[in-house]
Amino acid sequence: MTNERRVLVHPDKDTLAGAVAARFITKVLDLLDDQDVVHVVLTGGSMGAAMLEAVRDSPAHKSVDWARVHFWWGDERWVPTGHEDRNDRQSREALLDSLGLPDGNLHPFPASDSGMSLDEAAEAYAAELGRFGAAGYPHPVFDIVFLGVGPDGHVASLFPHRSGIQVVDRPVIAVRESPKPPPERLSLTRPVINAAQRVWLVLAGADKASALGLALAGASRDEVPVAGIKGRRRTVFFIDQDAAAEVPDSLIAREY
Ligand SMILES: O=C1O[C@H](COP(=O)(O)O)[C@@H](O)[C@H](O)[C@H]1O
Repeated sequence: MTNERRVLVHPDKDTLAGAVAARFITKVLDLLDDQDVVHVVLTGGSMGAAMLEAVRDSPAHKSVDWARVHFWWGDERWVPTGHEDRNDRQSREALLDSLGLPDGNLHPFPASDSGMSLDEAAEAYAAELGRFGAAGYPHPVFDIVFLGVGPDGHVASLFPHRSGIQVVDRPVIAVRESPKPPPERLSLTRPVINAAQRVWLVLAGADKASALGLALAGASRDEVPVAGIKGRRRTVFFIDQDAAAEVPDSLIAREY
């Protein structure tokens, strides 16, 4: 098995969401054959919700024992509980609310109405990650980390030419003056993401083509943060045709 990056191209956003959802359901079923619990990191952004809706709409999802799956988030916007900008709200509406999960299986970042400061919230999430530390890490070794990719190449809330993508001494950072609103956010750091068994990046649209092309051509993680992301076993870019415009043909595996 190689942990080289793979790029799988689908014709459009809907096909992409359906294909990733099917692969996710199959992978979770396989993992649950071999282990008690599966830890998954969800993403915000356009494809994060589309993929989860496709899971919800797939009859195959009923075969999964979701009570053995824990959900975390890669980043969160510092707004109140239930705010429409929160990534966890989007994930709950798209899928999680329909699964009837035990509360303990959901690990949302604290919200701005929690009574904590942004820095305290980062520490609280680090402590929550620590409760599930495994294999000597102060955080779970995630089975699957989903990431969206912004048009500027940001992943989670790790933005170009900001210090966040370089942080390796903490699992969680507080982000201020984010170039994308809202300005205050919380984010997992690169070492937590890259310790995952699998990182699945899901992105669609022509506005993502340039950042993706740069990342795969060897740009620095400072310039294009997604360039610094690599899972331990697998790193797969699930993309649509529009996002593939600047990916070298030699890297592409077409799934249609
Ligand atoms: O703000 C965020 O943006 C990225 C990418 O979002 P997209 O809508 O351009 O796909 C997302 O991955 C991240 O979780 C989110 O907080």
